[in-house]
Formats: sequence, C-alpha cells, structure tokens
Amino acid sequence: MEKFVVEGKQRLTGRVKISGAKNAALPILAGALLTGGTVRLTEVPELTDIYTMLEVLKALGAKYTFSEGEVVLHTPEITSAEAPYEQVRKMRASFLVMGPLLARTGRARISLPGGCAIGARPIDLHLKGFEALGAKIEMGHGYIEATAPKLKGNTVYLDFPSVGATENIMMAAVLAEGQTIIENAAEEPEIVDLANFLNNMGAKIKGAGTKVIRITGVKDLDGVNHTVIPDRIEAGTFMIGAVATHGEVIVENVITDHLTPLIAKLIEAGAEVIEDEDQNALLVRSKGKLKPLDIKTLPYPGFPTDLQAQMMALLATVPGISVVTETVFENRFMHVTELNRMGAKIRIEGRSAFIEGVESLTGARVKATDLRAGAALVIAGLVADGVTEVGHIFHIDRGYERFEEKLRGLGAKIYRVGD
Ligand SMILES: CC(=O)N[C@H]1[C@@H](OP(=O)(O)OP(=O)(O)OC[C@H]2O[C@@H](n3ccc(=O)[nH]c3=O)[C@H](O)[C@@H]2O)O[C@H](CO)[C@@H](O)[C@@H]1O
Ligand SMILES: C=C(OP(=O)(O)O)C(=O)O
Repeated sequence: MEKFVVEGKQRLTGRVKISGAKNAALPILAGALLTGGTVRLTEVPELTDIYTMLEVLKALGAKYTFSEGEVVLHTPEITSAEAPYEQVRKMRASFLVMGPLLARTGRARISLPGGCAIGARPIDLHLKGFEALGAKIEMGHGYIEATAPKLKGNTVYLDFPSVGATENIMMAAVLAEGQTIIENAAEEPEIVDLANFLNNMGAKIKGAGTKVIRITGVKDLDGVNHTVIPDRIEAGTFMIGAVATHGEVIVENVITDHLTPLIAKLIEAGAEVIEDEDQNALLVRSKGKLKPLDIKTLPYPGFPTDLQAQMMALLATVPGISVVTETVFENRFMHVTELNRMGAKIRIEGRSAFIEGVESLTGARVKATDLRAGAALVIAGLVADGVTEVGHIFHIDRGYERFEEKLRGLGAKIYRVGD
C-alpha cells in the first residue's frame, strides 16, 4: 500500500491551479445517463472516484473516452439497470445513478450503500423523494429496487438539506410528468452546476442554489457540452495549508463566492486573503500569530464539513482554545486521534472538538481514515517537526488530483512511496 512521506517545517509558497470539482463531476456524470445524446465534459479531475463512476456507467451501457480532463460519453441505451455491491461499496456516490436510471428506464436496482468512516449516512431522503414521484421501493438481500413505469411530479420536503438526495431527486424529476418541487433543498454550488448542466440539455429547473427547486418535466434531453466548476474543497485545502505553514500561496481557478465561509474564518484567525477578480485567483498568506476560532459545520452557505479536518490541523498549533462543532455528520472526528499522535491536544465532547493549540506538532506514522482526514494529516505533516508518514492514501487519491505534485510545486517535500 502506498503512503506519503512528508518532511516538516515547510512553508507553502507559489501558485497552484485548482482542478474541476469531484463533487460536481460525479452527479453530472450520473446525469449523463439521462440522454442518448453525446455529453462532452471538460475540467473533469483525474481521480479514482471519477474512474469508479465511469466504470459504473459503462456497466449500465455508457460508452466513453476520458483523457486530459475531457470525458466524451454517450449511452444510446441502458443495457442494465443494476449497480452491484462491488461498485457502490467503493464509492457511495454510485447511488446517484438511481434517479437517472429510474427516469430513463422506469427501473433501478442498486446495492444499499453502507455506512463509512464519517457516519451511518442513510439514504432515506433519496427514497422518500422517489416514492413521492410514484416509485415503488423494495429492499432485500442488500439491494434497493425502485420501479416506476412513469414518474409523476410532486412536492418533496427534505427533513435535512441533503446534497445527494437533492441531486438524485432532481435527476429523477427532469423526465417526470408535471411539476416537482423540492423544499428545503440543499443549496451547494455543485447542485447549481448539475442544474445548469441539465438545463443546457433541455431540462426545466428553476431555483437551484436556493431552498426551493422547481422542476417541470420534459419528454427527453439532448447531448451537451459542459465545463465542471472548480473544486472549492481542493482550493480550501491549499488555502488552509498556506495559512497553517505561514506561507503565501496564490490559488488559481477559483470561484471566490463558493469560498466565502472559509475566507471569513481565515481572516478572523488573522490571515490575509486577497482576491484577484480578473484572474479568478486568491492570494492567501499568514505572517504573524494566528488567533483561535469557533467553527460550526453547516450545509452551504455554512462552513463546509469537507474542510473541517483540515481546519483542525491548522488550529492544532494556534495558541488558545479553538472549538470545532460538526453538525452535518455524526462521526467525522476520526482524524483527531491521529492528530493527537502528532502531539496535538484535541478533546472531543459530543459533537464538538476542543483544540488547545500547542507550540509544535511532531512527525509520526499516521493513517488517513477518510479523504479529508488524509488531507488534514498531510497539512499537519508540513507543519510538524520531523518526518510524517501518512498511510492509506488511497483515500486521498479519491479526491485530490496530483496532490503531492501540486504540493511539491509549492515547495513542499512530500513523496509517494510503496510499502
Ligand atoms: C459526492 C458528494 O457530493 N459528497 C458530498 C455530499 O455527500 P452526501 O450527498 O452523501 O451528503 P448529504 O448532504 O446527503 O448528507 C448530509 C447529512 O444528511 C444525512 N442524510 C443524507 C441523506 C439521507 O437520505 N438521509 C440522511 O439522513 C447524512 O447521513 C448526513 O448526516 O455532501 C456532503 C455534505 O456537504 C459532503 O460532505 C460530501 O463530500
Ligand atoms: C465525504 C466526501 O465524499 P463522499 O461523499 O464521496 O464520501 C468528501 O468529498 O469529502
């Protein structure tokens, strides 16, 4: 198994170009199943999650090419409506093919995604939406089967603004008869990107990016060209890395508005963030002493849970007591024990972590427990005294394109080595 070896006490300096967003590309790829036409996507990041989604689509009948960030895909017909355990187990986002399959063929059989390191992650809200649109749901042998000869528009209230449920229901509703209203919808930028993609195919979606999304069903959808939005979580990770190492980094290819909650917190901590609107870039730097923070993760436009672990790596060496409260997932603190092995002083009480800033972290052998936990440990490794070895980096490869290469471009000494 591969690991990262990170030399500590490194300042990140220079420029880094942010890739297309994994969490926008995945639902958009699933949405490509809604048309028999050709879909051409650019700025698709080369990540294991993207390859997994392409494999899922291929098994369902899609044909594609993928090179240099461009996917050209078409699905003349759906040859199978089943996503098996091996694929869904690798990546929960495979479940996003359920809405498109149901819309296009009236049937979908998908392995139940299990829990994972960050929580139980049920799919009840996805199913509630499909049922409201007239689908019959049956469960057994670890699979969910949904059938609906013809989906019919309806109003769906989401008890929590789930990103995946909003996307899945939106994709099911675009070909349904009549109007669907999703209330208490998630407002994440990736949902807006998916809606723009679908609308350019001929869908009629209004209100994406707000709490109420209205979808008027259409008969069919055409092929389309689409460029995936920049990855705000990748951008945020490099920004946090710049501040944690007291460096100076220009992150290029960003949409500043998507980063508002992070920028606010970095400035509150005493860092400088300067926008270069013409270049779609942000300069991030930190010179003096930083101040502790109180952070609460929330659905967008709140502080993203996907940047919580990285922020904790930063706060671990900020003098004073910081408090980080995780409200989106019930168990997203697996990185805490690993950070503590590096000398951090973090105590968990319920859904909050109390971080007492220490003078310095010390390099150690640690393990990535999930994608963002892995990124946090790399940041901690850059800050620490001595050498850190981060194991289980297959988690990091799920979501960061050429991570170590980009970090080396900023002066970091980080190497990928086999065991
Ligand atoms: C591929 C992708 O885009 N992943 C992102 C997506 O995940 P994902 O779409 O899985 O996240 P959700 O917004 O659905 O989950 C948020 C919360 O809602 C709960 N829930 C969700 C669905 C459901 O049917 N029932 C239910 O109770 C979950 O267990 C969790 O506690 O949004 C998360 C929240 O911003 C991010 O951390 C993930 O990176
Ligand atoms: C949690 C994440 O992804 P997923 O929903 O695919 O597990 C993430 O991107 O941080």
